[in-house]
Amino acid sequence: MALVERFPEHEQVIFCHDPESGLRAIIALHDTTLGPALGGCRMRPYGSVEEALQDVLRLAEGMTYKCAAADLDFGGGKAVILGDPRTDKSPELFRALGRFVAGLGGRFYTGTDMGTYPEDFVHAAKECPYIVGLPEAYGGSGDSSVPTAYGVVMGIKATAKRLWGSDDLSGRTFAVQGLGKVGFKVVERLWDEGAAKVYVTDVQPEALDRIAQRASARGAELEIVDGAAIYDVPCDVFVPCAIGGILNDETIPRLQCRAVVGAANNQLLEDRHGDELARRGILYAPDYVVNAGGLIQVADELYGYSRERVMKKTEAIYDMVLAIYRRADAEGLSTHEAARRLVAERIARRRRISSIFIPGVAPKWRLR
Ligand SMILES: NC(=O)C1=CN([C@@H]2O[C@H](COP(=O)(O)OP(=O)(O)OC[C@H]3O[C@@H](n4cnc5c(N)ncnc54)[C@H](O)[C@@H]3O)[C@@H](O)[C@H]2O)C=CC1
Ligand SMILES: O=C(O)CCC(=O)C(=O)O
Repeated sequence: MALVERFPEHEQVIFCHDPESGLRAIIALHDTTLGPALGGCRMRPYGSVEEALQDVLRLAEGMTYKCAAADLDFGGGKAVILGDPRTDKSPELFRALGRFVAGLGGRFYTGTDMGTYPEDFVHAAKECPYIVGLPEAYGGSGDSSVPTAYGVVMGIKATAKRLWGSDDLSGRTFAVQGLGKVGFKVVERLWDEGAAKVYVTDVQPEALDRIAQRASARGAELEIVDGAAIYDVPCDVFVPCAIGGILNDETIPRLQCRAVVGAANNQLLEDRHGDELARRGILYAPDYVVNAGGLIQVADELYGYSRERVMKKTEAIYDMVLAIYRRADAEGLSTHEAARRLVAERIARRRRISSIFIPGVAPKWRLR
């Protein structure tokens, strides 16, 4: 299929290559109706440029929905760097990325995602003013995974309320996939909420050691399971906090949970997998609704950061998730489809008011 047919809905896609630093990256801007695109930058050892392209296109689209669901004045965009975050990072690589982002003149703001940390973007920020989520010592709001993890737990509590009539998580069991910046914090919060047991998995042994140490320090119930076995664990809620596409034809029939609520972007391999979960009676909290905490934080930086405001807005994820469940029930839709309609309506409403003429904007050709 011709490349251009692969992103019929995206506004702009930029392939970035800097041989000096070794940077190979792709930036995708999906929709800027609500405002400039905002989305993190992922670093992964992609198997091919095709794979990276597929990822960034889906991630950028998800950001459009995430911004709309969180009622933020930003559009959807994302960047991916092709490389191994453990071996291929350098200051020059991130400076080169910063120059490509600067070249977009404010159409795209970026910061951390999977495989990248606030410290990486200190280098990018030397070349570019459109960087968010810098460490606090550099004037940023710091680790955005803190509100992300909080929002995920708000989504889990709303889901518990819907399923069991109470958002008390004590005595409940969870299976968490991925123990990185977000997953680790989610597990800690679940223990704080009284979780009976948390099953975990990660592809990095160090991540498993870290959580095992934390569990023994707290005297908390933890069981480490092997890679793909996480899909087979009987539990109340499955919490994906690693890669996307993990809800698919192979995994859904194996799930033994009542709900899926997690941080990972693009959990559904295809939209139809949202319907499949509904058909099997598994309640799915759309990923871009529950994982908006980090986005809410970095967006807030652009208005003069207030941590209190960020946590308050993130707490509202609870009400948003319940509103989506109500709409799904009322209209006989999957939760995925209910969320999609809600955000499409928000974007359409805003598109209409942006047709109002603003005199301050200079015409392209001088009027006589
Ligand atoms: N950091 C943030 O604030 C936000 C993150 N997200 C999404 O949440 C997910 C996790 O993000 P972070 O925690 O920031 O990433 P991270 O890079 O800090 O952690 C990801 C963890 O998942 C593990 N992992 C990778 N593949 C795996 C697999 N197949 N099975 C089990 N574990 C695996 C990695 O070893 C790592 O420990 C990503 O999908 C990201 O896009 C979404 C919104 C905001
Ligand atoms: O969390 C961030 O730092 C940026 C937001 C983002 O990229 C995301 O929500 O996926």
